Amino acid sequence: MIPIRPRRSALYMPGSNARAIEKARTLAADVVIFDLEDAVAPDLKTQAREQVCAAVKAGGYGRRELVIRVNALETPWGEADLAAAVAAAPDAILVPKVSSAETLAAVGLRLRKLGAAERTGIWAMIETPLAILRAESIASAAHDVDTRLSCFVMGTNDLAKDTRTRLLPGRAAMLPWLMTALAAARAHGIDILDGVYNTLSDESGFRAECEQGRDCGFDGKTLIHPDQIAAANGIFAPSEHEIESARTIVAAFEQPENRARGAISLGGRMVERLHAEMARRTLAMAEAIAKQTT
Ligand SMILES: CC(C)(COP(=O)(O)OP(=O)(O)OC[C@H]1O[C@@H](n2cnc3c(N)ncnc32)[C@H](O)[C@@H]1OP(=O)(O)O)[C@@H](O)C(=O)NCCC(=O)NCCSC(=O)C[C@H](O)C(=O)O
Ligand SMILES: [Mg+2]
Repeated sequence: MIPIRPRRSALYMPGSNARAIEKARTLAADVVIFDLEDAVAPDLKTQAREQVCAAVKAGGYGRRELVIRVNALETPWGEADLAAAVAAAPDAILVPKVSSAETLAAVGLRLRKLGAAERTGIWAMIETPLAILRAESIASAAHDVDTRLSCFVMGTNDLAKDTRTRLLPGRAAMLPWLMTALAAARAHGIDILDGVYNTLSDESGFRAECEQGRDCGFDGKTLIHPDQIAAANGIFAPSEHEIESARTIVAAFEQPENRARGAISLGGRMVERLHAEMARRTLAMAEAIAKQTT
């Protein structure tokens, strides 16, 4: 089984915001995304790069996964961002506005030339119309070891901008694209995180969107404010009921009379071996979450 890493909550922060960078050392987010791209004004790009890379090198973020979002290679800052990020050796470098597998191949080549640490993976923002149309081909880059691709991140703000789709409750227009990207990620064995929810004051709307993302199959949600962390952590974690039910399913298939059976009847439901496999994943995720202490 692929090792399980909880990615329920991935908090963005502008790389130019020293207070946010410091505060993230104590926040309960599973992933911290230091942004050098859209949240940083052009005049502050260099300062933000230095500040972020110094923070990642200094550490102190405990179990949190550290991700640096660089500017695209074709921008004036892309090359320097990538070189500095590689030197800081975060858990992953997040590449924005990926629209083809070739972009990831080019980034992979740069990483090799720069002597990137093995531990540093590549995550791809899926946020352009072309990325949706080519989602399967982009996700298939995960099989090329040089690309190091391990996670998709939905960029619903850019997607809304480029398509002129409105971000409305329920996301009816966005759902086919979310699910296309999700199917592509799953087909090639990588994780995928849902987009951000912009209305900080609307807690119930945020919770509803987290629940929708969870039910669609996302591993977690990208966030813009510390106040969003607790809800995302709760909603994307297996519930007590799911854990109990998973234990029951696993135990049932371990009974001698069921060992050779493909399907059994349990609590009025048909349960197959694929459900036992899902149950074992639920238990492994619950255990990984329980192990997190900081
Ligand atoms: C949205 C914000 C600008 C709001 O900032 P502010 O008004 O300062 O918030 P508060 O006063 O409520 O802050 C309270 C304390 O929390 C800290 N804080 C705030 N936000 C963060 C954060 N993201 N990470 C860490 N800490 C944070 C403040 O410093 C306060 O601390 P203290 O002084 O101790 O009280 C702001 O929240 C913000 O900048 N959010 C992130 C914006 C961002 O990174 N955007 C880029 C990614 S979104 C995106 O583009 C996705 C994708 O590409 C797409 O296309 O969709
Ligand atoms: Mg974006």
